[in-house]
Formats: sequence, structure tokens, C-alpha cells
Amino acid sequence: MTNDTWGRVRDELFKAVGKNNYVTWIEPLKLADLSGGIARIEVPNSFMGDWVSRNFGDQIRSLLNKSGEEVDRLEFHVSATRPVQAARLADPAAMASPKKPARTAMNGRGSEDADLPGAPLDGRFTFDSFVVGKPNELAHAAARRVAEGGAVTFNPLFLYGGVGLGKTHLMHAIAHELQLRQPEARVLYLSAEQFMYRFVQALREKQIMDFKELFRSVDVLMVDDVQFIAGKDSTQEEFFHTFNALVDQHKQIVISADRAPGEIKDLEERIKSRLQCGLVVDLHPTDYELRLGILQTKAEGYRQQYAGLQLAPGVLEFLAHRITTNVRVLEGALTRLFAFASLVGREITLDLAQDCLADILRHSDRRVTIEEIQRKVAEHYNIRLSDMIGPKRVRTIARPRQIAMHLCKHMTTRSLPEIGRRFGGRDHTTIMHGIRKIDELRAGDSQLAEDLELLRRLISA
Ligand SMILES: Nc1ncnc2c1ncn2[C@@H]1O[C@H](COP(=O)(O)OP(=O)(O)OP(=O)(O)O)[C@@H](O)[C@H]1O
Repeated sequence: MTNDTWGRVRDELFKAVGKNNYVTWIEPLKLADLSGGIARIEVPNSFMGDWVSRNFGDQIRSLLNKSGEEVDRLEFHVSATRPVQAARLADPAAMASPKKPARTAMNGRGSEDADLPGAPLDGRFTFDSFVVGKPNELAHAAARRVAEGGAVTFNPLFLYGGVGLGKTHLMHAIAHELQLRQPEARVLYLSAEQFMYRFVQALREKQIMDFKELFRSVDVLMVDDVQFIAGKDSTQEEFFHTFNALVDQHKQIVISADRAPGEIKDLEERIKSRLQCGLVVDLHPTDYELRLGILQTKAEGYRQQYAGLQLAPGVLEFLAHRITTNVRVLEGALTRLFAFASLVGREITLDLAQDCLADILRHSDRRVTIEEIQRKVAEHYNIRLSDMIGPKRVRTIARPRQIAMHLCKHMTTRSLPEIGRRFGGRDHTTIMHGIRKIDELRAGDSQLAEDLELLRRLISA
């Protein structure tokens, strides 16, 4: 195989994969050897090897074969000689002596940390104070796994979800836990905005090498709200290099965003693909049980703080039912309620809650209608809307109908008789039966549970 042949193969790949893909994935490849039907290709890091193998492997092999070589298999090896700059950054001995020692990059490391690039950790955001329920159990388990330290199993851990669902809380909890378990570990938590700010500052002050060295010398890097760097070209570029350097050194990265990597607009494709390479976990909107759990935990704390204050039964259930927006609002409501009750020296009752939280409750009032739910569920299961309220009892229709009943109960404030009337004049006991049936089924049927959650989101979107 001559260099010319490899050159031609690369030219063909350029045409086939387009400029961007070519520059990111193909250009850095080096054909090191071709013998015994195996093409050995050198790549700068293992991530790249995996990606190229999965996405372009077949194309490369077939182009090599077309050019007259007999290639059965491609093997990717991380090249021993790293690019000059990367080697310099990865090897402390070869580093230009940094102005600030690397450990100043870490959170919670005493007074020398005055100018840390990291954000301070909130002492309340620990695993102990995080209430686990169905919607967040996977995110919680993955965060726990990362917090145990040890060998990196997935990189990055990518947490995403809507506003106030606990992403920041989990990231801080990881940092706290790591500091306890491995006090020497260099854990850096910051928002993507702070990352950009530090980067721009380093550029301005001509300290870019310090910046690079600092970020590449951490053991765990956590970047919150990464969607912020979308559309900010040089920050994205720097983030990409930082990310790669850390992954190559098997350092853990944890990222959060308000949506899945593939859905972040104006984020470079190569960054999206890197973000998708580890474990991508969705924090689902809270369900009633989780909201109640969070309220109970918080209320317990307040009971100690406001000793003697009475909390009437049913108040927490009422709040969990009515405030469905996000946990931050839920917490805010409870805080206000306890503060108000303690000021006026009254028991916290439903009436007091309704008075004191009127604005929040009004804002959280669901405007979801029974008709809307019926329509969305019918669309989802591809059945006719008329069948939703009609008499047919075949399972393909009856089950979606029961799901719609279930959602009506939980997403509107309508009573069972009223729901019954809107389902073709059914009796309220039929509605109750339908709701119970779905509750029973979803406990053992994960597909059904997922459908319910998805529909809930579609409906409340
Ligand atoms: N499962 C939970 N248990 C206890 N508290 C929670 C839970 N989920 C969220 N919270 C609390 O809700 C508030 C908002 O959470 P957090 O700041 O982590 O949200 P976020 O997902 O990062 O939101 P944003 O997108 O606004 O950054 C915090 O006070 C947090 O402690």
C-alpha cells in the first residue's frame, strides 16, 4: 500500500462524508500498517477510534478494497506519539511552569482557592437531601455511580431535563460525595457560562496556557447548563479540546443541559456526538408521589426549625397535586407557607395554604382539558377519537381509553363523575376501575409506564 493509495482513499472519503466530518474524523487518521487483511489505523484517542469505526468503518474498508487492497478488518490504535500540544499539557513534567498550581482549580480547598474558576457548592445539595422517585431514579443511580469514584464506566454522564428538576442538585451531590470519599481528587464544578467567562478572560490576559493546564489537570469536571455555549464558536472549540483531553486521560466528566445533546441548537455536531458517547440520562418531570416525598422531607426540616407549628393533614397532598411545575416552585411554596404561618402564629391548614399561595396556585392551575387528553391519547395509539368515548370493548381501544381516564384524573381537577360524563356517559365506578387498572399494570409494564410519562409530557407541553 502506498501513501498515494491512502491519499486517494482519503479523497474519496472527503467526497463521501463532507468537509466537516472529514476534518473532524478522517484527517487525524493515520494508516500505520496493512497486512494479513488487517488495516491498522492510528487515532489520537480511543473515543475517535470508536466513533470512526462505528460510523465510517464500513466506508473505509470498502474504499480500501476498491483501491485494490484486501482488507477484512480495521483496527484502531491510539497513537503513541500525541500531538505536540496535547503531550505538553498531559505531561506535567513537560509543562511550562504554571502561574497558579493546579489544585487551586478545585472547589472547597481552603483559602488559597480565592480565585477558583469553579462555582461554590451549595451545602444543601447532597444525596441525603435528594428524594428519589420513578422520574429521577436512573439519574440518581448514575450520579451515585460517578460519586463512588473508581474506574470511569461512562464518560460523560450527561444529565438533562426541564427547569428545576434537580440537575444542579445531583451535580453538587456528586462533588460533595467525592470530596468526602477522595479528598485528594480534584473536582471542578462550574456552569458553562463560567467556563466561557474564564476562557475569554484567559484570552484577554494572555493566559490561555494556564487556562488549558488548569482545566486539563482536574480529575472530575462538571459543567452545568452546557446549552449555554451553543453558538459561541471559540468557547465550543475550547470546550471540545478540554473534553477530549480529559476523556483521553480517563477523567470523569459530568454535563448537564436543559435538553438532550442532539436537541441543542447551534451546538457543533462533533460536540453533540461526544456528549452522546457516555450515558445520557433524562430527569423526567416529577410525578405526584415524588412531589409528595419532596414536600414531606422539606416539611420535616421546617417542623424542627419552626418548633410548635402545626401542619394539618392533607396540606402536603394538596400542594403535591396542585403545584406540578417544578421542584423549585414547590419548595418555594412550602417555605413561604411555613414562614407565613409562623409570622401569624396559626396552624397550616388548607385554607391558609390557599390564601397564602393564591398566586402560585393560580399560575399552576392546569389548563389541560379532558378533550385534549382524549385527542392526544387517541393520536398516540392511532385510534379514532369517537372510539375513545364510544362503547367498543376490544383491548386495543379499551386500554388507551383507560390511559386517558388515568391522565384525566391526574392532570385535571375534574371529578370522577364529570370525567365519566365526558367518556360517553360512563359511570364514575367505571372510571375508577380504569384508573386502578392502569395503576396496577404500570407497576409491572415498563412500556406502559413510559407511554404514560410521554403522554403526560406531550399533553402538558
Ligand atoms: N429529587 C429532589 N429531591 C430534593 N430536592 C430536589 C429534587 N429535585 C429538585 N430539588 C430541589 O429543587 C430545586 C431546583 O433544583 P436544581 O437547581 O437542581 O434544578 P435544575 O434541574 O438544575 O434546574 P435549572 O434548569 O433551573 O438549572 C433545588 O432546591 C433542589 O434542591
